[in-house]
Amino acid sequence: MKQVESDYVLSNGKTIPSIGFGTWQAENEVAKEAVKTAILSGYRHIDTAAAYKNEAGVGAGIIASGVSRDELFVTSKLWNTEHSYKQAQAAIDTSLSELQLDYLDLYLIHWPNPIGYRDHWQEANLESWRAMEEAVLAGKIKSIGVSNFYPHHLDALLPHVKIRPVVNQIFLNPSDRQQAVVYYNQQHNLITEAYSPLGTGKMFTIKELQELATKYQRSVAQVVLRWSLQKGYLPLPKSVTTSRIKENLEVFDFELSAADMLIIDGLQGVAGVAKDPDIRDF
Ligand SMILES: NC(=O)C1=CN([C@@H]2O[C@H](COP(=O)(O)OP(=O)(O)OC[C@H]3O[C@@H](n4cnc5c(N)ncnc54)[C@H](OP(=O)(O)O)[C@@H]3O)[C@@H](O)[C@H]2O)C=CC1
Ligand SMILES: O=C1CO[C@H](CO)[C@@H](O)[C@@H]1O
Repeated sequence: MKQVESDYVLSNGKTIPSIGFGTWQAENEVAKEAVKTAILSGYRHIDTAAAYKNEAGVGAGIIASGVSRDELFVTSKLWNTEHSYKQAQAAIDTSLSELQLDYLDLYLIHWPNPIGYRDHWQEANLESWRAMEEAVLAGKIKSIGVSNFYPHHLDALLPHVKIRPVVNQIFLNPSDRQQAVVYYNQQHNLITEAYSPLGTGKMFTIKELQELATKYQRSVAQVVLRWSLQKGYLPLPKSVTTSRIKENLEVFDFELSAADMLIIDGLQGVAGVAKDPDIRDF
């Protein structure tokens, strides 16, 4: 069967490829090679962040791939030290400059409530959002969204926005299914992007997943990514290893049964859980 990566449709009508290539913990030179390999392997969606300190490498990898900009979907994120209006404006320009891009497809507030803003995070997010909305109107960003937001963070933001968020990117794999956030996202037309879809590498020794991998003649990574897609999530697997980069995209030509999806649903806690954004110490 032919491998076809499908797109999801965002609430603003734009499309987003249903798997994104993660780049955390890849330094510039490594990120450049990995991103180039990923794009040449068929990925069209790249996820980075100012905090990863590799936007320059990611941008160089995009250029090295030779694939035209309009075929790609590139995301970056506003880091915790840059909340509020003026800082966010500058952070957007810095990300564009590091990436050597004229525009970002998606820009996210990385965390809703970082240290330094704890007594006024609602206002800080609204100010950052205003800068992000202006960047959309200026053509610097196509779509905007959030990451690590719980429902109460979105409740404080949504009534005040002119341009609605289109995604919420959260820690999401069988180990922590984040059902309250996923349900909220669905109710508010937010695509749920699943970060650490492989548990940052911790999913591979789980017996049930190994058994399913054998059953489907696939790798554990492919089984877990397939679970994520069948849930309607948008997984962001990261790898700097050519064979794994390719393997992680080869998930569009098989399907897990409903019974096997339930087995994976039952793996709660096997590989860590999400960090609470209101108490995480940064
Ligand atoms: N918004 C946020 O707060 C966050 C966003 N993210 C985003 O999500 C992305 C993915 O999450 P991340 O935590 O990096 O980790 P993942 O869950 O994607 O796991 C990556 C790890 O698994 C290994 N791996 C990848 N594919 C395979 C495979 N097929 N077989 C065996 N091992 C494999 C990688 O090794 P190797 O690279 O050596 O091949 C790496 O060690 C990030 O890179 C980032 O873009 C992540 C964390 C937080
Ligand atoms: O995306 C992420 C990975 O890197 C960051 C810090 O190093 C994390 O805090 C963040 O959530």
